[in-house]
Amino acid sequence: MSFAAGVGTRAPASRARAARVSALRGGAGRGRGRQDEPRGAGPRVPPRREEFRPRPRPRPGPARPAPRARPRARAGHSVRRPGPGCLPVGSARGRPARMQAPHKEHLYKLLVIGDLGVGKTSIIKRYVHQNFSSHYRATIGVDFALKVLHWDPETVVRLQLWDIAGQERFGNMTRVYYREAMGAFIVFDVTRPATFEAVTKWKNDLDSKLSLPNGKPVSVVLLANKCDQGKDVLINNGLKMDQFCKEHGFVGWFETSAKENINIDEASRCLVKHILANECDLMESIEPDIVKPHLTSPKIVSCSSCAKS
Ligand SMILES: Nc1nc2c(ncn2[C@@H]2O[C@H](COP(=O)(O)OP(=O)(O)OP(=O)(O)O)[C@@H](O)[C@H]2O)c(=O)[nH]1
Repeated sequence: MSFAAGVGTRAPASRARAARVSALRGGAGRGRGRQDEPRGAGPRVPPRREEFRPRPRPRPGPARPAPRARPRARAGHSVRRPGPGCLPVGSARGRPARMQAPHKEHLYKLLVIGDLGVGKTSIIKRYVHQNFSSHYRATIGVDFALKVLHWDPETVVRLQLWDIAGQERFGNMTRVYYREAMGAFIVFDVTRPATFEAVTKWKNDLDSKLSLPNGKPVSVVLLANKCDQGKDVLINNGLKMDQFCKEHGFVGWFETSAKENINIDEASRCLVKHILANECDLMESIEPDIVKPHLTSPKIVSCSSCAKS
């Protein structure tokens, strides 16, 4: 039996029987879907036969395109994307599309290195989470934190901070941890001269394993931490420290205290400023993919193997 036959129909005999029962009961038409019927005998309008019409099924059509993923930046790369309030041309509201300044995002991997217990984790904690603990727990391997800087109204800088355990000093793993970093802090403890002596070793290790795509060393800022301890004999001669930084290729140095929150923001701004400048240099050094006609002089070939042919 088809489904159509069973919907909205009832045998006339059973209907008459139901009406008789209803009349005998003197009922008020209780029952499902029967309240519009006149009570007792009388001319009856046959119930409308409802036709079963299957619902139109959605036709298989071309799959809707998946929503486009937002552009994401890899460490050391930047993306430009339109501002969030940017309306498309000819929007539903009929207003012309608003023009907004392009939004620039940078993601930089930064290393924080230095001897055991100099305060690397504490500096990151202070910078990212605004807290400090005097409890010491040695880092094992590497730890990460993310800091977002609203550099200017059009620029956001995301810093991926890699807190590398002091015990990793010159180990094989540092080569892996250093990969693709754009800058570094080298930290020493002003109360322990040995940690300052290790600074040059950390710097040499870094320079031997990491460089920018143009071959230049990455920017490094030197942090003389725990300056709240008052034992700044090592760095009370600022001129000597300036000289030291120049000789060893640091872009700057700061007396810091994770405990008292001294100079951590300033040191970071200094490092980011140098990284941004380096990135500008890198962009300029990349030749655009355009063939320039050299009408007068032959093309100078910079690749040594090509020059031989
Ligand atoms: N007084 C003072 N103590 C600090 C400061 N920064 C860190 N400390 C203390 O120094 C100890 C070591 O700090 P950490 O931040 O764990 O040092 P770390 O360099 O990360 O150590 P590793 O993970 O072993 O490499 C902790 O007890 C901190 O509380 C500071 O600025 N001033």
